[in-house]
Amino acid sequence: MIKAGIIGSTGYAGQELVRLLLQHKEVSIEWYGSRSYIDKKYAEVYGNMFQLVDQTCLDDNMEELAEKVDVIFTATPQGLCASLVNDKILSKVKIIDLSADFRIKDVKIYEEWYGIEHKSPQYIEEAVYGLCEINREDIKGARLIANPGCYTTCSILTIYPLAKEGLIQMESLIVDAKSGVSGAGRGTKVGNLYCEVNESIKAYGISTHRHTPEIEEQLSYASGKEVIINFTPHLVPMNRGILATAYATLQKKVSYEEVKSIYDKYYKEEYFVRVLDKDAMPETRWVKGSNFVDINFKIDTRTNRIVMLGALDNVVKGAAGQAVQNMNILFGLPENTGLQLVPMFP
Ligand SMILES: NC(=O)C1=CN([C@@H]2O[C@H](COP(=O)(O)OP(=O)(O)OC[C@H]3O[C@@H](n4cnc5c(N)ncnc54)[C@H](OP(=O)(O)O)[C@@H]3O)[C@@H](O)[C@H]2O)C=CC1
Ligand SMILES: CC(=O)N[C@@H](CCC(=O)OP(=O)(O)O)C(=O)O
Repeated sequence: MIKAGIIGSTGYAGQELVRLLLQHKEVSIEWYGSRSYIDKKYAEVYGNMFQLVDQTCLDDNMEELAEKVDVIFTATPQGLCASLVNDKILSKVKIIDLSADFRIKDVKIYEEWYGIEHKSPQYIEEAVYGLCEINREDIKGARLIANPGCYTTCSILTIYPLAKEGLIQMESLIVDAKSGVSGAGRGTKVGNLYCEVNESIKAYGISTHRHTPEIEEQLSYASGKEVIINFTPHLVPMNRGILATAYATLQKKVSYEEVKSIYDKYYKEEYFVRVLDKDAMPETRWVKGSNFVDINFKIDTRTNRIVMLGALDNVVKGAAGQAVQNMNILFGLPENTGLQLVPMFP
């Protein structure tokens, strides 16, 4: 059995990790970490865990935890993992960080976009960006995984094949994405209260959202060019889900079949990426509760542009599901172990 500890188990991403790991036949959760609920029964924090989880929440002590478990998930705010990790810990245990601390290779860019000082830049280089479908081989031997963000996983997987194959003009790329409110976490914020969100939709973080450099960096690796994008996230009144719509000018005239064959080249063998049939467009409701990313595209011959769409569940493939997928790769398990989740509807 793989022994797992979760720092930040009481947040939305942490709760989803608990839900997934409880159903994972190779894992036992040894540590339910928390800051605000220490000594409280986990099932009192999350009623869905009643009679399923008997443990109480524990103080987050990464050094102590590293002695007890094989893998630590950090589902905590930006900066926390970087402030805790050290050589001793990394020599004993695998770390899968769901925050952005180790996602961006240039520490100056991280500090600029996140507005905080990076507390352990010495580990940025060795951390592997855990976008499983793209970086599988590097993930296998890693000690520290930077689990990608929710908007970023959706945007990058949607665009990646066409960026890699040089089919689109990268300087023309625009990503417009919508997220459910769970993406903002469980902490109370006025902007996320029911009356503020219900019956409304708004853009936020326009041209300043912290996921912009993460998407740019990964698409730069893919295309071999420095990519700069317009990225506009939106908040929509639903619990879960991200829909990313990306627009780009085509390098040349292409047919539906040519583009489809490129997506198939990258994703036909990928269990979690579903390239939909012609004219069936991704919808958040068809991936909810699952680790799937649904992708499709439409060529607009009138404008010589292509519209690429992707949908995923932000707390599953956008966070906890991808973290478990990374764990499976790290421990040599089939990637979909514990993740064969049928999407829930309605
Ligand atoms: N929600 C989402 O869809 C996604 C989230 N993520 C990332 O996952 C991480 C967690 O996000 P999310 O679950 O939404 O956030 P939440 O606000 O819901 O949860 C935060 C968690 O971190 C704990 N925590 C907060 N501050 C500290 C601290 N100083 N020391 C120890 N623990 C602390 C909280 O503990 P307590 O409850 O006890 O106060 C809670 O368990 C973030 O980095 C986020 O960017 C990534 C992709 C998607
Ligand atoms: C709706 C909402 O607020 N979403 C969050 C992104 C989700 C998240 O937690 O960010 P990471 O994926 O980088 O970890 C935001 O815009 O900051």
